[in-house]
Amino acid sequence: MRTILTSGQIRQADEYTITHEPIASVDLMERAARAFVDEFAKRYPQKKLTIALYCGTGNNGGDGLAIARLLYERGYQEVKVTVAHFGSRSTNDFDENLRRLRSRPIPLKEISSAVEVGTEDSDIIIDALLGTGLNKPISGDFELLVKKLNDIRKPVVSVDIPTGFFADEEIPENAACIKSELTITFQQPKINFLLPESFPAVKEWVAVDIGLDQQFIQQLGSPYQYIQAEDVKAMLKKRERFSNKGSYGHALIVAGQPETMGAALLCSAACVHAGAGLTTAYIPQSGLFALNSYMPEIMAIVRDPKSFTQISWSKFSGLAIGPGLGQDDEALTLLKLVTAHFQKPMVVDADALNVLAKYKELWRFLPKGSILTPHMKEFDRLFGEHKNWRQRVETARQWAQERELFIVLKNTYTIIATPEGKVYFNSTGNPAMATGGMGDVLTGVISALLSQNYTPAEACLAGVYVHGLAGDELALPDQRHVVLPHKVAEHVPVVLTKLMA
Ligand SMILES: NC(=O)C1=CN([C@@H]2O[C@H](COP(=O)(O)OP(=O)(O)OC[C@H]3O[C@@H](n4cnc5c(N)ncnc54)[C@H](O)[C@@H]3O)[C@@H](O)[C@H]2O)[C@H](O)CC1
Ligand SMILES: [K+]
Repeated sequence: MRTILTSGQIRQADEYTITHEPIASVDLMERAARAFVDEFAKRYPQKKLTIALYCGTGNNGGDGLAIARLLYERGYQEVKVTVAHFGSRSTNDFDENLRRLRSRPIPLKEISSAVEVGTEDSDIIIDALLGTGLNKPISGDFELLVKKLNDIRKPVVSVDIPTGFFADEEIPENAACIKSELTITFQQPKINFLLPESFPAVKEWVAVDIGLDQQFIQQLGSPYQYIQAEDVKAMLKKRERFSNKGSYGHALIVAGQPETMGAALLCSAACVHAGAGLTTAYIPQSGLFALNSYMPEIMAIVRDPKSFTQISWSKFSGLAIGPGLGQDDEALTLLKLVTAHFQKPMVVDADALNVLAKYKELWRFLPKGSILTPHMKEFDRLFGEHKNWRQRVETARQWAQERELFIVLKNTYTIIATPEGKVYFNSTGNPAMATGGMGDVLTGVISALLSQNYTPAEACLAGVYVHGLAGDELALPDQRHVVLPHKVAEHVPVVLTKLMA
């Protein structure tokens, strides 16, 4: 896991590293600037580029000055620097880097008002005006300068954070900020980079390591974590040589209506592909023909009222309810039936979540450790309207803790809130996956893992990661065209094989 800290915690880690490594703060700044330049040079190898750096007078500006010097040393000779003296006192490391810069033949302009900035004809702009020190929305000269830089419509690469962008707090409405093409951020992504409101300020980000003390970072106990391949690799269990289908559990998928049978098929098929020993779909009679011809590996129980009393619930080791289920009386009956008889953690998705939103008294019957997998609209139906995703993250965190459930809020970086109060952001997945049926596949994958005896935490974390990775591998290079959900389901074994290699 990569721990995600708030700006305040980053500052603490910064200070701890300076004292305990030990390293002079100006040398840490040099290390950060070098990491930035390494990444910049990979992305923009053309040494003839004309580059305009805009620096504030805090440490973000200090980074900018060091970056200008290091770029020049790397052979980027067309670098020029503008320093904005807009009121705040300069930091010592800024002063030291200004002194170092002055000894190089790099054009330097110091301004005290945004009006002094004329037209900008450089190929690329590097934004080092403000970073994590931001404490209120920018106004006055900063706002005017940011507007001017955005209006130039040249690619902007931001140092650490786009100027004016709030890294981890709720972003105030209409707060002005730089719209960056790329943000090269230090050590870890900032929380808001992982939420939709970061667009268009953060079109793309990359985190570069600056060697802050890892032990100290862990000990800060941040609830926010970013899921990496190694985490999932450590969870996955290989099939044993002398195992049989009984070793991998039996999943029951309660899903589908005559008009939405596809959801039941996709979910059940994904469950088969993700390795459940047996998968049974609990569907209406009208879906039987489709099910048997779509995938003969899936078994069925026909969903007539007689069946309600005949199911032997204890033989199932995993269960999902919701995809394409509808929200009529039958759906309510089924949710009541399932929560009354199935005592293990289950996956609650789609229409079952909408039923749950209408009949709040059912909450208390959900087995502890169950997994709710809402998309944004289902989430708001369950928990009320939210103005932004930052609020949703906190709501998910509180509810998951209070109700001892897992909440998987689907998004580009799917958010998983746990009963322990942790919030994980998934690092796989892409816009090509934004299409109907993709959530049904995710539910199938998670239920398959539950039925194979993975813990609910493992099922959520590995399930979202594997599902997203399958989508990443199948997407066309620009990730802007659709990937079909059934193909994602079929690709799950390939991804699992690679992760277990
Ligand atoms: N550990 C790391 O990640 C490292 C980060 N570095 C860089 O340092 C900046 C943070 O620097 P800091 O001096 O704390 O703040 P800023 O440069 O972002 O801001 C300067 C100053 O501006 C004032 N300010 C805040 N909000 C506003 C506003 N709305 N309008 C005007 N002025 C404002 C406030 O007083 C700030 O103190 C981090 O982003 C990295 O780039 C280190 O170089 C290496 C280690
Ligand atoms: K910046």
